[in-house]
Amino acid sequence: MTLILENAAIATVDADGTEHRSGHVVIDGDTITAVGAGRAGVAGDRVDLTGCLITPGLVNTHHHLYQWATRGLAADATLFEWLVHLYPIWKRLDAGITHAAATAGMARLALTGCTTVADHHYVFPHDSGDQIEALVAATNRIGVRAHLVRGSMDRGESDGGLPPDNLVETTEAALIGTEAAIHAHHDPAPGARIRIAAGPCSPFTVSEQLMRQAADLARRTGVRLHTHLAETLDEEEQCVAENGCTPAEYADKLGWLGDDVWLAHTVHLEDAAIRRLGATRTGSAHCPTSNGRLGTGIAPVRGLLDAGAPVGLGVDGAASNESGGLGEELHQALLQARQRGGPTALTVREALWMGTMGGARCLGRDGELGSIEPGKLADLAVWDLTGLRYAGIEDPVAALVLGTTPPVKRLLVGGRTVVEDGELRTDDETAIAGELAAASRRLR
Ligand SMILES: Nc1nc2[nH]c(O)nc2c(=O)[nH]1
Repeated sequence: MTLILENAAIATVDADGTEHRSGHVVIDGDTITAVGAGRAGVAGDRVDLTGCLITPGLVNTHHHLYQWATRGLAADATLFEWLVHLYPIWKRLDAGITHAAATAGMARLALTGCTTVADHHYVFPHDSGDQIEALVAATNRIGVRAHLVRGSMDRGESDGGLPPDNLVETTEAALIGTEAAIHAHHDPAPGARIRIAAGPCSPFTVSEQLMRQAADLARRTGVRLHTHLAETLDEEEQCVAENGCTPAEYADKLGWLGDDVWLAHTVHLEDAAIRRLGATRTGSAHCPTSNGRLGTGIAPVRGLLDAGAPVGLGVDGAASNESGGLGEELHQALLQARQRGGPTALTVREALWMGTMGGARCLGRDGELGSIEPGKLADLAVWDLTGLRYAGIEDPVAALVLGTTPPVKRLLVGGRTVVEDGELRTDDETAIAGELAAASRRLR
């Protein structure tokens, strides 16, 4: 079946930044087969999108979907205080709660223009069931594309870590669990809807041994690597005291910089570290709202982009970004970059690039995702700019980035409609909300 989206403004985010004031995108099956100005000269199912903007679907490079069930807690805390408050609650997590939270979180992401979700799941209480399977089931229910990071923590309080001892796994269990997730769910094929990555949580929750062995495992099995790094000054202080080096130098020493690695946050980086991330093509998942909520600082996005490092956007867990929407991270990224570096620090189109192609690069999918070009997967967001909030704005990309997130007229993942006219089409939003409320009550 050929689907033709037409009469819309299009920001392709291709290498030349090609845009059309009124154009078409042709989709055959799961693939884009044509894009251009004016109407398409082929037959097919035509959708008139007058007044809309088509962009690549947004790519969320960092999330903790289970946290959708623990929003609004430790509202005025630092990261370490917030984690210490939440760990005992997360200790009661099980596969059912993870499924409900992940389904709701992915629904919210889809409704805000996101087609690909990287979820970092690092809490595996004893007897909590198969949480990775629960995340896969939620992904299939909503119909987005997912990079599920099998996270881990093996460094409890008695080893100088932050989490309580009863919340961490042994190093061996963490590695076995990661390898099992890869074997069960990782799809290396082009067009994959589910991939797995290896993700020891953060320097203050993970042993050096697990960091090294997880990197070996990932490289042996051909999956990507992800962790939190350089998020707060507290982390930096602890890292310097324990290892005599900054978190970025520590990651470098452990073999954790490279084009198969993307790091969440990277707020506190010295100039040398920025250059090193650029030279090694290590990705950064920039999470501006969460960084603001936790007051961690403003990431050096301009410097990272100039150094050649891939930078994508992330919502982060909804316990530190209660909105859980990805569209608004374009806006927040722009504001924070300009607060740090002045009015020329980031353009609206660079913000869109980070939310699409930058994210695709972080996940190693830039050959398939992140831009609207023939041969790429038909993962598209159609933004409705016809309402009171946007009508008459000259530049649709500026409307998307500078305004609040517009309604999603249509969201396609591999050519399949996930959202239409601002409503989820793959599942029932009211039922998902009910399941989430029950799961949140049970957890708390
Ligand atoms: N924003 C967050 N930072 C973290 N560090 C860590 O170890 N866990 C987290 C987290 O859940 N969110």
